[in-house]
Amino acid sequence: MIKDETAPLEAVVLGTAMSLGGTPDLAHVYDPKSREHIIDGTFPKEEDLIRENEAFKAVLEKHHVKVYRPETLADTNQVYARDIGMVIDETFIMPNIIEDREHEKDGIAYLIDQVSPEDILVMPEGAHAEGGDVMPWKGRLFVGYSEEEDYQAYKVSRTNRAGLEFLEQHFSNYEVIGFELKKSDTDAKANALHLDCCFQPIGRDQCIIYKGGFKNLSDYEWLVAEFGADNCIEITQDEMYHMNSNVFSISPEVIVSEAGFDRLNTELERRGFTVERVPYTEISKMEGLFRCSTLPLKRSY
Ligand SMILES: NC(=[NH2+])NCCC[C@H](N)C(=O)O
Repeated sequence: MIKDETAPLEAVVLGTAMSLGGTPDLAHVYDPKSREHIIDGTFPKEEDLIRENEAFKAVLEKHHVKVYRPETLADTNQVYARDIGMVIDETFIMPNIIEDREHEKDGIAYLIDQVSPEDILVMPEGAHAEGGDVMPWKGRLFVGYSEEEDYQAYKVSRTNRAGLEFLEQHFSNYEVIGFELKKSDTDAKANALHLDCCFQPIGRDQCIIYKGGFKNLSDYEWLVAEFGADNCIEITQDEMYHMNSNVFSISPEVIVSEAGFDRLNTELERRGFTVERVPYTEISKMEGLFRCSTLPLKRSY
């Protein structure tokens, strides 16, 4: 059961950096930050990614979370488990994701086999959504998406209107609210790859938000009004680039965050959160962080 972003976590799939397949060539890159690091010769090494990823696993286990791993596929980047599936209520949704990453789904097939068939929902052709864009929160379903023109134009546009409408049809118990995101295939500072790259609810009624990630100012303003300005931690463009909105909630009280996010971590502690600091800078080079690395299966209510 998953109804929100922060209830006490019981079970999760954590992506793996094993058998990454080395540095991709520019023809096979699908986000601007990886691209930047390939060009600069600073694309992360598998051993460093594994070290960071295992440190995250240790923190999850310290908090008694059952951690499942994808089956390791040869030469496949499986770090960001978030995007390849999603759980809403009791339903496991198998979405259509960017073609370059379709194959990653094979790694969690063994887990999906354990879900009873009536709880599996397969997205029809033409509807696209990735888990990083989808967030249930207090009876609402927040969805980052692109309208057709952007969806066709950018590789980093991953959720389309048909995906949004599919969720609307199947989760009529939620009010589905779509936010168009700002996209760039070449400039990571001008790109909100997924909704969780510019926004995430935390705690019971707070959020982290980056104004510039929203294509329409009115969406950002709506969220700030909804949460209340005092309950929003606003982050800068640089903080967005370093993925400050992509922390991960183990519970309403405990948040996993990057060891070097000084301003954010201090602010979270000031607000009463327990911050579990994990070094994750190498993983951030591929335009994802903690939330992106996880696919929550069960939170307790
Ligand atoms: N939920 C997320 N924000 N995931 C990040 C995925 C990053 C990955 N490089 C991609 O482009 O697909």
